[in-house]
Amino acid sequence: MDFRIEDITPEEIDRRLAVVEPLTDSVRDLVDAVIRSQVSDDELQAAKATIDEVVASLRTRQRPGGFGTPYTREFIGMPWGNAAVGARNAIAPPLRVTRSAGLAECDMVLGAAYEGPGGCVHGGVAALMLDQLVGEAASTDGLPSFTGTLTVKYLRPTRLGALNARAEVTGREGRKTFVHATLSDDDGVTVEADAIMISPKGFELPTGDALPPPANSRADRDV
Ligand SMILES: CCCCCCCCCCCC(=O)SCCNC(=O)CCNC(=O)[C@H](O)C(C)(C)COP(=O)(O)OP(=O)(O)OC[C@H]1O[C@@H](n2cnc3c(N)ncnc32)[C@H](O)[C@@H]1OP(=O)(O)O
Repeated sequence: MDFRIEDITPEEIDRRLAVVEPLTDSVRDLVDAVIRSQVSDDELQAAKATIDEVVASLRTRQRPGGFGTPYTREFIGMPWGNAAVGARNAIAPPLRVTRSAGLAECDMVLGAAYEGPGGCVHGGVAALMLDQLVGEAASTDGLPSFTGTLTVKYLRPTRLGALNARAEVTGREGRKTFVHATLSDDDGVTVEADAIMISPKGFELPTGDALPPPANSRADRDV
């Protein structure tokens, strides 16, 4: 796995995010517009030409490979290409995760780009979001962990629209952290998941002890 330090200040992170987050939102809007547009074929082709021009201008300077997760020296992570929460990634669902001890949560509105069965959220998208949430809940004390096993149970279809996702640590055993997560709409839970998260060797927490939280208050960004 790649690891790199990018030694910038929190203010510089904010400045960069203020540029890229609106861009990413515009690209999400573009995706939604393409899916739902009912304009003529000529207009669709004109749109393609315009989009191709924008892509060409962005490609004049590109980094090789993925974005990775650079960290500042204060261990603020910048996972801006991340498939679930990347600030530069319009494919990622629009998640803004809040975290507190052993808990991660977010409200979101999912539109046409996240559809599986007609009018409903794709099961893979639900699993993606819950995977992210269990990872964030397991990491709130600063202990990094990978998803070892994620068991997802789809209780009923999840309609597109306003949703809530929530994950809570239920126990720890050596390097394993057990997390329960739910995806809910206004009528209650639609999907639930249980995860066994595994911390890399050398990162064990002594029983009953906890590492200090990451040295920042940007809990929704340091993935
Ligand atoms: C501030 C930062 C914010 C950070 C916020 C971060 C949010 C990230 C959210 C995204 C999370 C992801 O998608 S992560 C990406 C998807 N996951 C992966 O790619 C993981 C791929 N797998 C691996 O790298 C590895 O298999 C590991 C690390 C999971 C385990 O390898 P290992 O460390 O060698 O494990 P090992 O010594 O054999 O076993 C240790 C203990 O774990 C158990 N164990 C081992 N593998 C598994 C498993 N898959 N499922 C269940 N349990 C397992 C063993 O039985 C054992 O239990 P016992 O005998 O001790 O009882």
